[in-house]
Amino acid sequence: MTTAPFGARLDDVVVHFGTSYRMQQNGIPIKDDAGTALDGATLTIRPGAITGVLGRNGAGKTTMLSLLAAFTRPTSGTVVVGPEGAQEDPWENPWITSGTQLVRESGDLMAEEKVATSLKYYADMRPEWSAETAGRLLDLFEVDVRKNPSALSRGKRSAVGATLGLAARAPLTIFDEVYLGMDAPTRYAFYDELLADYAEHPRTILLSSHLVEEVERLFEDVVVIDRGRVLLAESADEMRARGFSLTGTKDAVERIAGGRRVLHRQQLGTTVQVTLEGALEADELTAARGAGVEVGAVPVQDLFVRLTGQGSVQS
Ligand SMILES: Nc1ncnc2c1ncn2[C@@H]1O[C@H](COP(=O)(O)OP(=O)(O)OP(=O)(O)O)[C@@H](O)[C@H]1O
Repeated sequence: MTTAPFGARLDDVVVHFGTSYRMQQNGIPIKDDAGTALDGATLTIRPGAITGVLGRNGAGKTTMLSLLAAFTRPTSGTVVVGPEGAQEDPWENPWITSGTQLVRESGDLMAEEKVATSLKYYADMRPEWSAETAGRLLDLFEVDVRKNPSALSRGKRSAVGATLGLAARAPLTIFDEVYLGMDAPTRYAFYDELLADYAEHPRTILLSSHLVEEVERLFEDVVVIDRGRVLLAESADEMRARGFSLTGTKDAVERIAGGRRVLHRQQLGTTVQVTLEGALEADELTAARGAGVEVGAVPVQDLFVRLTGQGSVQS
């Protein structure tokens, strides 16, 4: 990679899509506030890391990712993208946009052209394009590039998107729910390819997904967006340290859990597993070991559900 990985920064960003109207059952439209996609979002994206972008439906993920790729402009606030020390507003900024590859579920292919033609367009546009990677991944995903996108299945279109995202080797690569339609073997092949290519060609990768359990192993950093605001932005390790799990007999687990908030609980026979908020003190850890209670890491999925669930307390 000849260009340094891009980072990004959003400061107090608001995106309004104007007033929207919703039809009530009685046929009378009412004003809806659903037109605000981002509502004061502030965030730093670390260059040269893989960042997971999580959030519930309608949280504002796609809007945020579109801002970084200059597909959308903020209503207010500032967005800058670029290598460290040289970040600029990406809007109508060819230097920044030529280094930013956004891949959306649709695959962003030309509808009336063969897939091969769309790929040629990206190859010409992306200075770091790897024809070898593109060819290999298209073979791996068994995509017939002589077809128009409409003749491909949804999963194959997503696979083309994944291919162009990786082959572009852009200093900022954004995958917005690109897995949709892919079957499990294809998704796992994509994750493996992403990690291997990232290890060889470090760059900044943003990945939004609802399949938190599947993708959490890829993330170094995590951003959680909730109702248009940034709920948390930290390393994946910091997020995992927000909780822990205990597995053992009911009495011992409950004793060690104390009054901590339970994120998740399951019981199998006499064995109980609970996921709890917070961390154990050294003496509690010793007590847990002494009582035969296993202390484990907490799945990011459980933390995510807890943080963004209905009635959750925003920190
Ligand atoms: N072009 C648009 N016009 C009007 N409202 C929009 C537009 N794009 C997004 N919104 C609204 O902005 C909010 C955030 O949408 P966005 O697509 O960014 O969420 P998301 O987190 O990507 O959701 P999902 O996980 O469901 O894809 C939603 O309420 C959505 O309806």
